[in-house]
Amino acid sequence: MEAERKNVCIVGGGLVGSLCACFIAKRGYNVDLFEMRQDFRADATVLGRSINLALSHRGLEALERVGLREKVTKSGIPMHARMIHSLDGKTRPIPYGRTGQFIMSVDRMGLNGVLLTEAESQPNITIHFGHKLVSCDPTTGETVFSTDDSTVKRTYDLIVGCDGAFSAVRKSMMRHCRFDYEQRYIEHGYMEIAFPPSESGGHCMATNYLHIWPRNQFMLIALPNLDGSFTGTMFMPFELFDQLKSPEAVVKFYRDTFPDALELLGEKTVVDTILSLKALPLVSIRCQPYHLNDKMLIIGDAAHAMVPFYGQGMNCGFEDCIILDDLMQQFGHDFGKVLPAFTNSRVEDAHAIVDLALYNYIEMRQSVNSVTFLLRKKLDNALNWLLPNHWVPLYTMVTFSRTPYSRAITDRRWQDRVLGRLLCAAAVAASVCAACAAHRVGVTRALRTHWSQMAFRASRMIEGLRKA
Ligand SMILES: Cc1cc2nc3c(=O)[nH]c(=O)nc-3n(C[C@H](O)[C@H](O)[C@H](O)COP(=O)(O)OP(=O)(O)OC[C@H]3O[C@@H](n4cnc5c(N)ncnc54)[C@H](O)[C@@H]3O)c2cc1C
Ligand SMILES: COc1ccc2c(c1)CN(c1nc(C(=O)N(C)c3cc(Cl)c(F)cc3C(=O)O)c(Cl)s1)C2
Repeated sequence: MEAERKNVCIVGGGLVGSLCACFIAKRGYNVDLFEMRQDFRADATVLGRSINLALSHRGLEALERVGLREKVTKSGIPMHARMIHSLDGKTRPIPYGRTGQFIMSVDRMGLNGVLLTEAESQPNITIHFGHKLVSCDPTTGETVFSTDDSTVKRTYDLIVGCDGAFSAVRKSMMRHCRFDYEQRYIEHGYMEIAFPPSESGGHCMATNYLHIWPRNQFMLIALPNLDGSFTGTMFMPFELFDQLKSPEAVVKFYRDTFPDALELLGEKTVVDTILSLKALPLVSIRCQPYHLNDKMLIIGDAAHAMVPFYGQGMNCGFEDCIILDDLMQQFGHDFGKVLPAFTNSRVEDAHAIVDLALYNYIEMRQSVNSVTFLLRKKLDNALNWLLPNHWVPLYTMVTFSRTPYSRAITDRRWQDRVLGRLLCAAAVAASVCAACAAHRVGVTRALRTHWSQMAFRASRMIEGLRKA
């Protein structure tokens, strides 16, 4: 059957669904894109609330394929480095790589709007806002959508679930096959907080940076917006959010933990934000298969929702679209081949990045503060400078390449082994030197104790670094 005769249903007009519609339509299929929310593109309140995300290589490559890379990047802000904010108010930049290697801060609703408008402009795409999928049948391709005042039933040759972490399409798949599914809510919640522009209307902090306040149990990050503001995101245990119940408690917490951010935000913003908003949950989802028969597929967060501690959820979902497109190129209209091939080629890598993001959350919570975060990144960058083709930091493979996520992790495990041996050797050498120095110069007992303490501390610090 020719493409023109095949009808494809895409459930979810979020970031991945609206991009997927552009890919599928370019192949000639008739696309119906269903979104349960109303069209927010004209809604000033939605557009006014700037929530941003980090767009990197995988996502940029997908946008390139549908001719949207320039349109999206011209309304984004490049971030060339992280800016680490220490408790003493000092800031230190850590570049993402060589010059020219940067990630983009983009507005979430602005990006979604661009993708929906591009999809809408295609003659073979129809967008149905206010339509919520209530059921679908992976054998017949039948779908049932509910609107405010009616029910819409349609049958399709292919149903693509891009309906996010709590996907209705995935739920229907679970009832029709041996479906492996696990989800995990982490103990941290997140809350956005707006850094206003400075009096002059510019950015209140250095513009082209991803600002981070790493505090082990808590973390604040901030990405720049075009209007001179920053959107901050606080990550803290729910039990801590629950303790911040009075203006005094809120101000004290910020003064103790993020003093420089408090100056920029102002006490009123911090108090109003934390006392009026509710911290939101973060969930991690691993499941398989991603397809059923030749009728149904899930991509994006519907397939692999992840905690945001690698900035890869959207980038991974956008890369799903590239992989699906390549398989349609390879197998043509034979969805009976395309869909199983998608599961076979994507599950391992999607699970890898879901696990990596979770691991990074745990690592950052346990051992990352300004010092270790700084040292590990500088060590990574130094070894990359020394051995550019052999030592590619994990975040570089993840963020600045399309290296399969699973391969990036096996490479990292090798790096950890090498680094571990290097650092242990350095610790032993440091201790031996200290002992020899103490012995050779015949220093008094007090100094000898001091040296051995120094040696012990050096080895402990190096051990801590190895773990970081
Ligand atoms: C705090 C935070 C920070 C993040 N930062 C980054 C980052 O820096 N970089 C990055 O790459 N990713 C980031 N992410 C992840 C990113 O937001 C998600 O991976 C991405 O939004 C997934 O897109 P999606 O289209 O698959 O799902 P969603 O964005 O959830 O969209 C799903 C759409 O489906 C619709 N829908 C749901 N159910 C139905 C139904 N039954 N019928 C019809 N429509 C339905 C919803 O209304 C929605 O529009 C972050 C996430 C969080 C929480
Ligand atoms: C809008 O809300 C959010 C929330 C979290 C993130 C983002 C946007 C964007 N994020 C990115 N993370 C990386 C990364 O690889 N790592 C290891 C990092 C992980 C953390 Cl948690 C961090 F704070 C810095 C880095 C870093 O290296 O800069 C990028 Cl590269 S971009 C995380």
